[in-house]
Amino acid sequence: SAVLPIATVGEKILAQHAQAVTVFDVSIQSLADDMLTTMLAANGVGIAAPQVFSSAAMFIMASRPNPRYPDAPNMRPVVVINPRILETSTQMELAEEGCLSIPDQRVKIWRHAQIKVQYHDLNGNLISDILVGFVARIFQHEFDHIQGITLLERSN
Ligand SMILES: O=C(NO)N[C@@H](Cc1ccccc1)C(=O)O
Ligand SMILES: [Zn+2]
Repeated sequence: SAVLPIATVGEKILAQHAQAVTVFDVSIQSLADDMLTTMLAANGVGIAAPQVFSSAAMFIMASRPNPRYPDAPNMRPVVVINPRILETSTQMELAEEGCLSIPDQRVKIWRHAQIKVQYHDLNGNLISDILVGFVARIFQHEFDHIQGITLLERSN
């Protein structure tokens, strides 16, 4: 697996809508592997394909305590393909977020406290889940990237 270059804000790929994944083959598996390696090298807790110059509707959520987020909950990395947000709570939470494409910045962002999501896993299986707290926040942040939205368009 490789550490890939990360697009920084201003790169047009970050403003594009990513394309749905239709073939669950070795190329998507190796992209997911490289995204995880790239995210870990940057002490990230999530990363979306457009950030590594691939306009695919795919991201990784991998919260764990690290120097950038010492209080982050521990979870096994999850590969999310063709994400959908089916339901959102009215309750919102405000917290600071960073973005690997906007180095050395933290922005306070309102996010839904709880979301019902649906996505495909690397084998093409359809997964439904309900997310809360920091993991729900990461999902919403990465989902924005798939729509070509970054923190700068959301900051209050
Ligand atoms: O830039 C990304 N992902 O796109 N990575 C962010 C993910 C993130 C999302 C929400 C709250 C905190 C952190 C990071 O700092 O690891
Ligand atoms: Zn980001």
